[in-house]
Amino acid sequence: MSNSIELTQVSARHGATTVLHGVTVSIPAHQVTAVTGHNGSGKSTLLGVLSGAHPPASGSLRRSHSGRAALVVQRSEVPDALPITVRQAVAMGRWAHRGAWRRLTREDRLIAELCMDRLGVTGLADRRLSTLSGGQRQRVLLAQGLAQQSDLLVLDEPCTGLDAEAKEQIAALLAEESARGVTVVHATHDPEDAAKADHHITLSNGRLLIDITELRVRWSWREMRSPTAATGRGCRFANACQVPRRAGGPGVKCAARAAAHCR
Ligand SMILES: Nc1ncnc2c1ncn2[C@@H]1O[C@H](COP(=O)(O)OP(=O)(O)OP(=O)(O)O)[C@@H](O)[C@H]1O
Repeated sequence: MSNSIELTQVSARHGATTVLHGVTVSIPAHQVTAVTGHNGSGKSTLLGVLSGAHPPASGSLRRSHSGRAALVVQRSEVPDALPITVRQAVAMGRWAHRGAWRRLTREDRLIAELCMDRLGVTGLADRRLSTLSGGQRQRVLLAQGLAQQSDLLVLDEPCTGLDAEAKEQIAALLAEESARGVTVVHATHDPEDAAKADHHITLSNGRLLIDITELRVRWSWREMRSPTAATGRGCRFANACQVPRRAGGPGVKCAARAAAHCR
């Protein structure tokens, strides 16, 4: 298994605050990687680093993919009042190839139509982006990400606000993309979404807590024994408990103990 991106001891900051601390992780090429962790654990920042949008403050980053990553950000970060139609929004994905506001070719428009079709938003093509529901807009942003035809697709919580059927469709679509040779990384709060990925990493307070690529489980027992109720989020290890049990191998023993910790 080759790696698309290798991070070694990477730290990242927002202003003066360091929010990622010495993260060392390999993102496997042509596979789907899920990034989990509680709110504020650093998922979006890590996605920014992986996509090249957020330069690391220290550490090294090696990429083997070509071209620019397609980064699809959270729904809430898209201006509500952007006065463009769905078709225009998806076609903007082609700017990655043509340049912003440049005239698009027939091929660009065809690719945009195909991406709208894949995300089931063709019927919304002439609607203003600002008039869509949250889930519809989420699909449009995904279509825009696909239209970039990058070999690295980085998605920040792509299933937030989607119903169960739509989540299944997105998971299938991400699997299709990885089968086509695209490296996919997505952040999620949903353990079921994470379990569908080929590779699963979990962040805690800006540090890598768990990496299921090689069935390595990296958490400190001291941290495990700390009172989870104090976080106010239920069990911090909920994701960790599920993945190693499913994955089998060396993680199982740890996972069983983590599961006991959750009960
Ligand atoms: N633009 C910013 N300026 C200052 N601090 C920021 C900024 N963006 C994020 N942070 C801080 O960085 C830390 C990590 O944030 P990040 O958005 O990466 O976490 P996250 O795991 O994606 O969270 P969530 O699940 O809530 O989306 C948090 O403490 C957050 O407050």
